[in-house]
Amino acid sequence: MTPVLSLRGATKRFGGLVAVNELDFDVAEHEVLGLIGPNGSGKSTTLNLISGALPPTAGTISLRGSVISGLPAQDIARRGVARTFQLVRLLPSMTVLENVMAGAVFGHRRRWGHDAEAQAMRVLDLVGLSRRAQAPVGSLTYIDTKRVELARTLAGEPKVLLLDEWLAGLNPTELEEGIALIRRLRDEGRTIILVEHVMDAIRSLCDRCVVMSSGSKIAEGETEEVLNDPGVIEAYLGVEEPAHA
Ligand SMILES: Nc1ncnc2c1ncn2[C@@H]1O[C@H](COP(=O)(O)OP(=O)(O)OP(=O)(O)O)[C@@H](O)[C@H]1O
Repeated sequence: MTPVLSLRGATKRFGGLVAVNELDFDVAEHEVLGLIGPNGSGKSTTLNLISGALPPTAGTISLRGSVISGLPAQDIARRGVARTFQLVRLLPSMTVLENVMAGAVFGHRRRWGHDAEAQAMRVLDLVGLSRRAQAPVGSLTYIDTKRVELARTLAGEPKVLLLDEWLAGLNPTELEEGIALIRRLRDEGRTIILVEHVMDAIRSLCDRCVVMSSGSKIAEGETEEVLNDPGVIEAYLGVEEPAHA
């Protein structure tokens, strides 16, 4: 079966720095793929290549067999790739509902008027925020702004959802809620790439992982196997402060 998303030789250079180096991987339909690696290993840049925020220097990225690399970001979004950002990006002067409706209007499946509103209410219900629909975004707690951003991406009915450290900055209780929410999306059969440093989340949510280090893929496979790989452990430990320093 054709993968939903394929990267072949995807490369991004910033001057002399190779941030992403000839990266190959596939994401199957209904799969939750973890994209992990130490800080600076190229994960966010990879999401930027997939979403079209940055053009690759070399290589191709395909969505259901059609090449999307090189297309403008809005065209890639329209074809069904949606993402959240490390720093939440919402329209602060608008309500929760209006922000999420914007996702329905500009997403993969364009909806207008009542249809967009009904879709926005459906996804707000899914993320547990329907009671705050009329609240100004500026009045929300941090986790609720994250829920709004997630709802906005879901409102466009993406084929592939890219979550860039969506769980970062949550307290332990919020983290449990956040993991449960992503699990609900997984159980609905969504196709997700999860960039995440929270290993409990990776363990409990991801079928498979791709591990990056210094821009290159150093491991790929079933999550537990990959996390026990000595090369992966070394890549992570290599950037940590020595315990007895
Ligand atoms: N726009 C840019 N211009 C120049 N260098 C960049 C740019 N974006 C990223 N880089 C560099 O590319 C490398 C990979 O960065 P990237 O943000 O993709 O890593 P990451 O794995 O997402 O890190 P983190 O886990 O800290 O978010 C880093 O060395 C970074 O400094």
